[in-house]
Amino acid sequence: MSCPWFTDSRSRTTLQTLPNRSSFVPRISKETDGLLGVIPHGEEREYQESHKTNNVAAAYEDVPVQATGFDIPSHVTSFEEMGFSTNALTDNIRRCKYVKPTPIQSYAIPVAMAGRDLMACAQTGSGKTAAFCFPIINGVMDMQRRKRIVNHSAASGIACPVALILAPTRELSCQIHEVAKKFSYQTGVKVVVAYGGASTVLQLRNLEKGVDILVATPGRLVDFIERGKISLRNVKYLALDEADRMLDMGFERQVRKIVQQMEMPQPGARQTMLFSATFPAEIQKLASDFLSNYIFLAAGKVGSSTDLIVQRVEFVCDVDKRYRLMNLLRSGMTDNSPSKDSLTLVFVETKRAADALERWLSRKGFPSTAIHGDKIQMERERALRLFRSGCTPILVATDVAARGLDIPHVAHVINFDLPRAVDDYVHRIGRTGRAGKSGLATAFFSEKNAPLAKPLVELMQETNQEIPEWLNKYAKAAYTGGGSGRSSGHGCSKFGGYDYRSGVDCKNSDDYWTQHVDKALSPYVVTSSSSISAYNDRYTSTSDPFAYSLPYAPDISAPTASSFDLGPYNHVYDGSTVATGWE
Ligand SMILES: Nc1ncnc2c1ncn2[C@@H]1O[C@H](COP(=O)(O)OP(=O)(O)OP(=O)(O)O)[C@@H](O)[C@H]1O
Repeated sequence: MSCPWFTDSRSRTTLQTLPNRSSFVPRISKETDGLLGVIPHGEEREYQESHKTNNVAAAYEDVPVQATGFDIPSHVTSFEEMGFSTNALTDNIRRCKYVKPTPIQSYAIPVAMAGRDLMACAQTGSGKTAAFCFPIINGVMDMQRRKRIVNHSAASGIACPVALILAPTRELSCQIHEVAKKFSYQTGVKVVVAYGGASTVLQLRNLEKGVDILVATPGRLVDFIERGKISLRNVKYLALDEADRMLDMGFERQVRKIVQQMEMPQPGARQTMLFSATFPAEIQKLASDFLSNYIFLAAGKVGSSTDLIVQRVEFVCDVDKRYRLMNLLRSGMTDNSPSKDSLTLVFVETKRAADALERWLSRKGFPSTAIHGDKIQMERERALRLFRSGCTPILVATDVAARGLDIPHVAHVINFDLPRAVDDYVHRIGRTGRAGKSGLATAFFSEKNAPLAKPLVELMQETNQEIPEWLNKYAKAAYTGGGSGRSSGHGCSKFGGYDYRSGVDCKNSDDYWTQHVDKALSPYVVTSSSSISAYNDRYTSTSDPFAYSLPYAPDISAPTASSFDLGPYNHVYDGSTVATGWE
């Protein structure tokens, strides 16, 4: 068996300092080992690499994490503490050069290893894939050791995976499949992928050889189940990547069918993990149907972009966009030609616009390719391959490339056309600024984007971006017609980075306790669900009947208010940890 670790001659490195935001253009170091860099305009100063080795976790060190739910397992700060049951997985983590877990991995993996259901939000590029893959692979290995796995029925020829990972796009499924295969190297765990647009014969042949972990897009999976090729009756682990997308209007029916009507064990009999960078409250409500006594995790300002990405918004009329784009691309070039190590992703609204812009750019001498839903799968894969390798360093894309794709060296994301929902903007710009690297995102804003101004300004404020005065004016005019909002088709839900159960409509209010940070209430406030009366004798109430100020809460294990403000915290109620995190 050949080793699946690819060797990338271009080292992955992290920049330590983000230069002044106002003067960014993406540039590439001329060093041959090609560091992806963002260098101040007009100042050809090289930025020092923070480490030659992987330093991803350090980039997220000050990211606050909140955990809510009942009896939350403690987080850990190293992979060694995660309690994986064999060395094979730990060896693979080392081979990947993952030195330290990122915040979402520190919190989510112990929760999943404890067998708990999980809804997890963390910023784009912060390592969510590993956060669900590691516990699943470990669990499958455990089952194999205890000979509890029958992943394939020889008699019926039906593949029966024990883990199912669902993703919204074909390319993302393929990427998760590749990553999961690397993590499973020499573990005996078989990972298979099933997605639309590619040969069913080949995919079925792979399934026949046996499958423990199936990565799939919903459409192809339903097809295989209905043809009697796959059964979900043995599924013990279910993970939805980009879970909010999987449960929005485009996919919800299909996903419900898979999870609730196709033999899959019920919540509680299986373990369910939902991950995304954005999680609007209304989608959380839908998702809770799939979960049992789950823990909600929020790493960073969820629903927000990461502050590794510098965001710029320019007012550009539709007729001027092409020429403005050309200037931007030129300014990012080295020696008048685009760099292979500094890729640019350009988002447009429609498939036709993607083709037209690609042709125009190519005619103007910019090596480009395009990806969208009307291309056949082979063309889509080819476009991604050419882009990834730097052969065509410009990719024009529709939203099909907005979520999940992890392409090293994407230095610049340009929203040639802005999306209608700010959540989609968050995912699009998240194709840069990944794994601790810095990145740049430029958006062309025109009159028709007025409905997006307010959520866009709020988002930019969250990460201290420079906001042009004209954009503030649009935001203040608070034009809300035309359906802007956080996520497609779901209106303007605020933030999505808190556990929706903390609201008064909490489903399990009788047995639920949660907390959230409210910086406006000094110094720190623990808020309960509607079952607050149960706790009245334990905490001193402030003027708000549902708010309890920390220094007066004697059995919360924060030593003092001031150290609590800055350090890790752990709330215990009646011997159980009810909330834990880092603030
Ligand atoms: N602990 C770690 N140490 C070093 N690199 C890591 C670590 N965890 C993940 N990475 C790398 O970070 C990159 C981003 O990870 P991943 O694709 O899982 O992000 P994500 O949170 O799923 O992003 P998105 O929201 O866009 O889907 C990948 O290249 C991955 O290999």
